[in-house]
Amino acid sequence: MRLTGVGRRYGRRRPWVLRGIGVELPPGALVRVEGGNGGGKSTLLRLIAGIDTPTEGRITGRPPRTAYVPERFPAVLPLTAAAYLTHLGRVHGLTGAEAARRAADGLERFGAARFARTPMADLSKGTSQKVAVAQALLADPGLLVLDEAWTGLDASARAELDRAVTERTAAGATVVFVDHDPARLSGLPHAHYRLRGATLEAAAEPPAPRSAAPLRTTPAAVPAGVPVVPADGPGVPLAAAVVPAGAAAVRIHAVGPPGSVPPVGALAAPGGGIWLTVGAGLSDSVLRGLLTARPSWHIRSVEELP
Ligand SMILES: Nc1ncnc2c1ncn2[C@@H]1O[C@H](COP(=O)(O)OP(=O)(O)OP(=O)(O)O)[C@@H](O)[C@H]1O
Repeated sequence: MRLTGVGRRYGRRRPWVLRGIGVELPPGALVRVEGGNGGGKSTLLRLIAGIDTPTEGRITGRPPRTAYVPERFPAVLPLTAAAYLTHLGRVHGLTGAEAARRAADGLERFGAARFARTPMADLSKGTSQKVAVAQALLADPGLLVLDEAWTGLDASARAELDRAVTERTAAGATVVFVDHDPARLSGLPHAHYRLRGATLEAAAEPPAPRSAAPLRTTPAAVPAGVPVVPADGPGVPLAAAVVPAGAAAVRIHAVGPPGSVPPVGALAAPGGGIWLTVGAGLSDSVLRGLLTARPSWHIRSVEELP
């Protein structure tokens, strides 16, 4: 999935909340978005999820099954939690029996089984958030967008949502999230972006010490391996690379042409350019991708990581 020149403003005379956003969100990628209060994080996530449309620019390649969890889930529906989830399962194309089974499993998974017959409008904020998360996972989404989705969940439901994110990325889904806790999912390999002045930039600093090399990963966190794909547009040499568990890795320091879009998974390098950490077996094709992009990237260094 790709965002190209995406901008959003809420009215012709209103300021641009987002402008010139270009980013590639490949299958299997976990992407964190940060920014100041009112910086446009929710706006960006709604655009990515497809529940809002850009004022300018375009979004292409969105996976057909998209799920979105907002921070506050509107629970004013005349249905019980189980009936609501079953209904949504049917909307996603599941049979009635399968939808009911998945609804029950989802409520169980997030510790809300005892509220299956409770009307949605009577649920506490925490329980309705559990229903929101269960609905997002009902139909194995190829794109999962989580806007502070952990807020209001108890510790075990938060941990379950972390596990669900790992499962979805391992299955090849793209997961994009915002969370106020800088340690959220920091143990998983992820791309990290920051909204600054309506534009999106690769974040210079990882959100927590454990993610200092965010594309290296613990065995449990390893997605099958996101392929490195060559550019199909100017200035986008690669989509992403993930280092398989235990594999030797190489860190490439590269500087892109003006206006180029950093590959997902790249970190801003101190002093300019990007750092891209890839499995040693992929480094040749990654370097080829950078060097053959038009205009090409400048390679400053290639370093084997211990
Ligand atoms: N539907 C809307 N209509 C008009 N303005 C909006 C709308 N949604 C957001 N905005 C404005 O867009 C700007 C960005 O809001 P947004 O909620 O996307 O930021 P955010 O980074 O998610 O904020 P926060 O950190 O407070 O959650 C704000 O100035 C907000 O007032």
